[in-house]
Amino acid sequence: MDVSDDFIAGLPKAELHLHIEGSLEPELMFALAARNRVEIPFASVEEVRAAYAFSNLQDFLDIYYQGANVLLTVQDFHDLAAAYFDRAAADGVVHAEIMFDPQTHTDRGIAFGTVIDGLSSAIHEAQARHGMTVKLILCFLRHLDEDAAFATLEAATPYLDRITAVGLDSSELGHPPEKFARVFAEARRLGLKLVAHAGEEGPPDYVRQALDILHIDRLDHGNRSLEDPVLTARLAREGMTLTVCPLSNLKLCVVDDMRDHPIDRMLREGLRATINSDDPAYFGGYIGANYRTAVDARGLTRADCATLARNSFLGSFLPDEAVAAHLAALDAYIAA
Ligand SMILES: Nc1ncnc2[nH]cnc12
Ligand SMILES: [Zn+2]
Repeated sequence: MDVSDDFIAGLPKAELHLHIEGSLEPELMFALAARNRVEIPFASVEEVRAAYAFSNLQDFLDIYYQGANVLLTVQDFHDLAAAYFDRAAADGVVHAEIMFDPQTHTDRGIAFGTVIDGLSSAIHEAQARHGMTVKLILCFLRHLDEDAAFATLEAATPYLDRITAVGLDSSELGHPPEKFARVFAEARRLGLKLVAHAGEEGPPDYVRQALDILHIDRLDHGNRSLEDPVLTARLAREGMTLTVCPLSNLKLCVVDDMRDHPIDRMLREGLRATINSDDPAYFGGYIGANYRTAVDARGLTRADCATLARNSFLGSFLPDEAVAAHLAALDAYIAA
């Protein structure tokens, strides 16, 4: 049976790898620039989109951090997140665990509370409007030092009841997980879950460090783990969830062609892989488009899509009862 767009959109799924700053569409960037009287180096939405041609992660990050300059107020962060939740709901997302980069904002003089209050009000709205549940992941920027990460964790202290996990993102090469060993240990002591980007551009050894030194609960990307059969077998054996992002991988040249994407190989190797959108405004599509491209390029079946959706709930930080309820709804959808 073919895998239609309607089947993909109706498939109940969780999104586990989404940077909220990466959901800033050019139209909203322009609207916020005008509202806040912030200069941006683009004359039109078309010019912004034309600038989204990247040859690696750093190329993208330079433009992504610049885009975030238009975000100033509680309302801005609310509007950003509300737009994402509406799009995610239309793509069948019933639960989202979204990342935010506080240092991108606090380093510009925006208070931590401004960021999290705006996100929180959009989260409450998404729960009411879409019945969606949402968890927040605070990411440390790995190109900055560990002291800066500690200062960010300190700034987050009054808001820890709203934060589920910490993560590690930004420029991977040259910034191995071990650089953040102490701050991850402290986050664990505070009761937070731990995730980290590893094996996107970095070597398998960075994935090993994320496992053995950071003690992560979930691995973001992880593509380059496949270069090491021992590591791959270990990830499968330990049931580690990988948050894979096909359109991101193409746009950032982690794969040269979508036809070379390893998503089906990951499933065959027994990895608990999931499909996610990473930075959808920059990479050409939300989670539904990521499923679509994986299906088209790699011939995934409806059963594969169901496995990926199942993995998204199993890899979430939801309590067991909520996971069981989502899996039952997924089974009912597949059986219908
Ligand atoms: N794909 C990615 N890798 C690392 N840091 C990021 N920040 C936003 N998107 C990212
Ligand atoms: Zn990411």
